Amino acid sequence: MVAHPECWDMENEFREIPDIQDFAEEPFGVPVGESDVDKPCVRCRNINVHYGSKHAIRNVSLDVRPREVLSLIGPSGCGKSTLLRCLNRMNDLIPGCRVSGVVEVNGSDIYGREIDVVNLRKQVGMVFQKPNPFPWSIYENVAYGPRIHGLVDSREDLDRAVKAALKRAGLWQEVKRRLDEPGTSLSSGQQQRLCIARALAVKPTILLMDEPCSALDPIGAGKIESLIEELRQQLTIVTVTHSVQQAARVSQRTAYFHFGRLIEVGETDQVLTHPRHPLTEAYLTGRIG
Ligand SMILES: Nc1ncnc2c1ncn2[C@@H]1O[C@H](COP(=O)(O)OP(=O)(O)OP(=O)(O)O)[C@@H](O)[C@H]1O
Repeated sequence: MVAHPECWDMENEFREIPDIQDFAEEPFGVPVGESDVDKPCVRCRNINVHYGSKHAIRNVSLDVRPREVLSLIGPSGCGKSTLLRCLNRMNDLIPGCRVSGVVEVNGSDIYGREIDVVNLRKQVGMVFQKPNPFPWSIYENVAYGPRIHGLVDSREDLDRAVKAALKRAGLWQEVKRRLDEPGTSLSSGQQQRLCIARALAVKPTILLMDEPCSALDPIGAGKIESLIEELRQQLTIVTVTHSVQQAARVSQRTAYFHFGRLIEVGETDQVLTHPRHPLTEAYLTGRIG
């Protein structure tokens, strides 16, 4: 055990920082994220995720407020992406992955028997680290969702839906004269905005973003960050990031994870500048990488 610095003398249980490895297997009492969120649009309770014998998420409870950006941060392998995938059942697609606990989205238990997973993923869209446009035209990438979900009645409706989604993703001006060109002909940053347009085209209420900027250059990343800020006017966004600076720029609240546990969650300013838990402090100061 390491002596606890005086500045942490906030609560008795935090007076000492155990060796980081002690946290790997031992349960310990940490504040969970169910505290002060009134009418959350996502409510997770006691989530556990196993990949075979690997216990990747440990008893996580976390709420997400409507129209906030919530950043999930923490060291590599702490379970950020795994937790994100719980929110639209993308983990269902991974062989050997078992999820237990409750996840409610807009009041519905998404692991309930009657849930239509295709409809759930329409409501809770996802954008991945590496832009992954379909091998089709720019237009067809965006048109696919509204078409398969039956959201449009005519070609004119579809054209309007495609244009609206590309505008919301901040891409319309750049692609309006090249809608028939392959999505893959765009730059990486544009491809990522195309993937965002594809997700937006089916009118989700929640967007999950798994390190959406990490494959992009600073200009492309900056555009995605600005877009996140704009989209928050209408959507809830949960994003995974390795960049504390990005969490500070884009999110209202931040959750810090460690070895599959939620260590603390709160207003981004508070978590990043006055963390309550020594592990969060250790991560932010580079003692855990
Ligand atoms: N498909 C899988 N099969 C087996 N184990 C997995 C799988 N996906 C993730 N894991 C394990 O689960 C744990 C959490 O992984 P996860 O990718 O969620 O963490 P992360 O915090 O998002 O990591 P990173 O920041 O490196 O992307 C890790 O130990 C990882 O090795």
